[in-house]
Amino acid sequence: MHYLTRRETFNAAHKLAVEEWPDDRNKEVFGKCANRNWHGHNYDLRVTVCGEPDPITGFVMDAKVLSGIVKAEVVDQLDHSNLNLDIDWFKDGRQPTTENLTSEIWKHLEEKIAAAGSRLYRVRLYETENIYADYYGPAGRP
Ligand SMILES: Nc1nc2c(c(=O)[nH]1)N=C([C@H](O)[C@H](O)COP(=O)(O)OP(=O)(O)OP(=O)(O)O)CN2
Repeated sequence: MHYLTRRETFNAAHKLAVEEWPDDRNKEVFGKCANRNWHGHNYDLRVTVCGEPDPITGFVMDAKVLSGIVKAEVVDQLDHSNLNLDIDWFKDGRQPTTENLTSEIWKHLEEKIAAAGSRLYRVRLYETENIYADYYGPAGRP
C-alpha cells in the first residue's frame, strides 16, 4: 500500500472556552487559549490518501487534484476566519481544538476524495510547532 500526503496551510483565530462557564473556570481548563479577545494560529494541514499507484501515471492520486479538493473544502472556508464565529462547524458548542478540526476536515474531504477515485487515510493538523493531532476516521487507524 502506498501513501501520498499533500500539505496546505491556513491561518485562523479562535478561542477555547465553554460559554456557560465563568472566565476563571475557562482560564483554569483552557489556559491562555481561553483569552476572550481571541488568538491565532498558522495551521499546517497534511492530508494523506492511500492506494496503489496507477500503472501508467505512477500516481496514487494526482497531488494537484488533491490540492484542489483540500483548498475548496477546507482552506477557502477556514483561511483568515474566526473558527468560533465565521464558520458553522462548531455552532453546536464543540470547541475548535486541533482534534475537533481534524474530524471536521475529514468529514469535508472523505467523499470528495472518494469521488476522485482515491481513499482518505489520515488528516494531520499542526496547530503549533509543538502540537498536532491525527485523525484516521471514525473507525480509527486501519
Ligand atoms: N489537546 C489539545 N490541547 C490544546 C489545544 C488543542 O487544540 N488540543 N490547543 C491549545 C491552544 O489553542 C493554545 O493556543 C496552544 O498554543 P501554545 O500554548 O502557544 O502552544 P505550544 O504548546 O506550542 O506553546 P508553548 O510555548 O510550548 O507552551 C492548548 N492545548
